[in-house]
Amino acid sequence: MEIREYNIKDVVSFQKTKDDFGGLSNMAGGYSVNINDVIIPTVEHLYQACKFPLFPDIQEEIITENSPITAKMISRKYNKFVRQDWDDIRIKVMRWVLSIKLSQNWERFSALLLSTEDRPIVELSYRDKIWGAVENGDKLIGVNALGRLLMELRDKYAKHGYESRCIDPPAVVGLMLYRHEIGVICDDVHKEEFLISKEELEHCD
Ligand SMILES: Nc1nc(O)c(N)c(N[C@@H]2O[C@H](COP(=O)(O)O)[C@@H](O)[C@H]2O)n1
Repeated sequence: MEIREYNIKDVVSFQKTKDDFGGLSNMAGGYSVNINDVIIPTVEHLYQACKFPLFPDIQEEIITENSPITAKMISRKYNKFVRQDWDDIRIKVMRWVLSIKLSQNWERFSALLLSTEDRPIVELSYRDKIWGAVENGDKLIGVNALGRLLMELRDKYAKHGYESRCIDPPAVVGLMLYRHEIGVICDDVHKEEFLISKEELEHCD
């Protein structure tokens, strides 16, 4: 993804979770998710845990930590155990993580995304020019990968009221939580329906 430049006055930016648009941050509380019956406090915890598919103990240390920023620091501590292909797959994983956040917190998160109207969404950062963008005079400069993925969600789903209740896993090998592969993730009602139709399909073979 290439670097972009935004005019500060045009954008919706967020940095701290207490900001007006702080709910857009992966660290925002109140948007917990459920993956294979494991309740995960924020999608930052989920994203960080995905770095360690072969290390359930590290995943547990991350997921059971209350603070998302500390969860991220725990992940840093285990840098040498991060899956080797992480840099190649992290955008796909982040897109999936955000889709899960929207699917499982539809009312609140779609309303927040829609409240940004058609403005560029930018994660304001002091130094991270990949996930966010950095202030430079009246501009914000960076790849702003997180903001761009949020705009994608807003424009593809929230704007059309397209509430997706089952989310496919990203196309990456070995996405695991606590030794179990992460497959399609549905909310409780749709999980039943999904499992029944999957079973029916299997019997057709
Ligand atoms: N703590 C923090 N400070 C910043 O300045 C940031 N831009 C972020 N960004 C978030 O960190 C997550 C990515 O973590 P990795 O560096 O890939 O481990 C992601 O949620 C960003 O939004 N965090």
